[in-house]
Amino acid sequence: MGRKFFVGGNWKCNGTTEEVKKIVSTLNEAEVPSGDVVEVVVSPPFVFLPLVKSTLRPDFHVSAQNCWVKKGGAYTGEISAEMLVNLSIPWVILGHSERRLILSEANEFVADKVAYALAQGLKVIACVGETLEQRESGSTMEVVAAQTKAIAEKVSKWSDVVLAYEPVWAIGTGKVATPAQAQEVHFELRKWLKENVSAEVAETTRIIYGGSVNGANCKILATQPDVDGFLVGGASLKAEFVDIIKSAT
Ligand SMILES: O=C(COP(=O)(O)O)NO
Repeated sequence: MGRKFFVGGNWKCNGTTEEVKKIVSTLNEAEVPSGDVVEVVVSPPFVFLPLVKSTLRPDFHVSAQNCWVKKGGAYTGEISAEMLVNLSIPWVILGHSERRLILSEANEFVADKVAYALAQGLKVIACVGETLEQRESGSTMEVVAAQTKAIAEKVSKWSDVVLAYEPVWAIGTGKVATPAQAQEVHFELRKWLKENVSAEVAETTRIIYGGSVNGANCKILATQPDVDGFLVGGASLKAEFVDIIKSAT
């Protein structure tokens, strides 16, 4: 299979300078598998990017949680992809469900953000996922495929993309997807990539799971053949994030 395990930590809108320093210190002291086994990317709020970038261990990497859809300018409050490049921040999370639902980021808008970020040389964690209503109505794959299609049509460099399946009903709820639920969607996503992009992209693209992952449930999820890692929210702010990193096989 050969896909390097990927563990992302999405800190969301959390932290103070002291709390961030404590998290970084815990991560810097952790004994974890080598960078040949697992790729670790932590994503603090924008205001802490320079602090984390300058103090985090060199085998871990830093991501922004979003960036603007085009070159910077008169877009009050936005952060441009160019600014992230200028700060040597290599990764950006795009299309998180909290931005899709709270800030009404549509599939095409997310896809345009992915295109622009890749064009600036950033690597992208692109998020997809269905709501509880969509799952209960049986439209999970229809929704996730549409989100993925919009992104796929704009991807110029698949080797710089990690796809994150994050069922909205599992985010922040403690209701983690079962291994079978995660594997089913990841399998279908990889099948979609094979049928609509290429066999090579399907085989090499990491598809990671997010939604109430913690130190206890990560191991069984990590054994699923099409689960290539995690995008962790709440637990990434705690010492158990190290246990999740260790679940890399
Ligand atoms: O949104 C998430 C997952 O959050 P939780 O782990 O807190 O469910 N990742 O981006």
